[in-house]
Amino acid sequence: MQKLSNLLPEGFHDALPPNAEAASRLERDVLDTLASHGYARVSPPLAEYEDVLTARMQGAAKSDLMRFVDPISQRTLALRPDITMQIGRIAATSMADAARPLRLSYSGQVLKLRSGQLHPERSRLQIGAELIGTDSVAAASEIVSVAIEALERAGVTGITVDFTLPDLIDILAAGPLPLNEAQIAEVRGELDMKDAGGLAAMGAMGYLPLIEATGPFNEAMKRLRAFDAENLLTSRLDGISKIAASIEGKVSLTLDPTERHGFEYQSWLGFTLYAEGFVGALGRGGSYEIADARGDAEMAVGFSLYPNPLIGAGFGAKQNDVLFLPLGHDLAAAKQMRDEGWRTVAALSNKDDANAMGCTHRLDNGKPQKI
Ligand SMILES: N[C@@H](Cc1c[nH]c[nH+]1)C(=O)O
Repeated sequence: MQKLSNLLPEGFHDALPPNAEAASRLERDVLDTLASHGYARVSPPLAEYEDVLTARMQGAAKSDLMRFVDPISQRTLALRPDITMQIGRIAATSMADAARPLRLSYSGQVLKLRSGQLHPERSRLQIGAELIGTDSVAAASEIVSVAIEALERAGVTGITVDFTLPDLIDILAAGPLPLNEAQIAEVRGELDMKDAGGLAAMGAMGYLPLIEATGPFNEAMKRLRAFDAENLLTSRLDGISKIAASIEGKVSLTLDPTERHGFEYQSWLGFTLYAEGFVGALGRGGSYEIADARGDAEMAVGFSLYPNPLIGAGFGAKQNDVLFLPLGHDLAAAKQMRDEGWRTVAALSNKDDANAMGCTHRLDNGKPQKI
């Protein structure tokens, strides 16, 4: 017989019991929280035309996509790396006439071209909410607090919100600290590594204070305001301070002005969600623009959670009693037990072993008896 390979590609895993069920319980808890705040569920497809997927959001790079040619249309399709981009398309097309602000939620698998060090998974569950039509401080505050509530509802504690300014370097480079395109990329790289020596070596000393303006929110914000002598960033910093004030005391707050997210479409506001006990981020969000058919832009703000690490840590798990139904059991009694919420496992032959099947009880004379 031919030897069959059962290996999955690197970064892909099957969800097995009990994790697969824990994942859907977690997903339901998060989606219920979003629905309770008026976010209506949409469900875009797994793959779509590559150029359509990236067209409406600047910075949604084609190089980050897993692509293939569709034998039917002969066009290049991409597997979605992010559902936010698809929500942008929906908002600009089929829901262009829906009243604004438009609140949408989603949940589904996304596919990353590369796995990260902290996140080896390439296929991940992404659950999120997008508020379309405004990126006001009120809208952003709602999004940040709904994200926190969703994590809390899933049982997460010790949450930290790390604020970032995604377009900061572009603004500085176009103004007081001029850089060309290539230098922008280089400065971003040095800032990512918090490499003061690297910045100095390339003559970008002006950017050095940004490395210092990182850490606990209030102190870092003070340093960032001091750095912004020309008040170029005042409206952004005021906005972020107000959002931070709206959740102060509920979670820990930090500021990392130069932190970059995977997707470069975010504008004045970005945030990353961390929680005690987890190394990588549990979610991210921020403000962004969606281009409509006429090329006008619509503002939006949203967040995405990546709950996979939570599932691995046992969140969403629930220990259920399982009732073994011996051969020839009372069918009506068994149905009655299921109606009451029991899980039953019916014997198919007299060889079936209740213990091996993970059963905790046995149906005996129409009543569950502990095994
Ligand atoms: N989709 C983004 C987060 C986001 C949602 N809305 C705006 N930003 C991400 O996964 O990083």
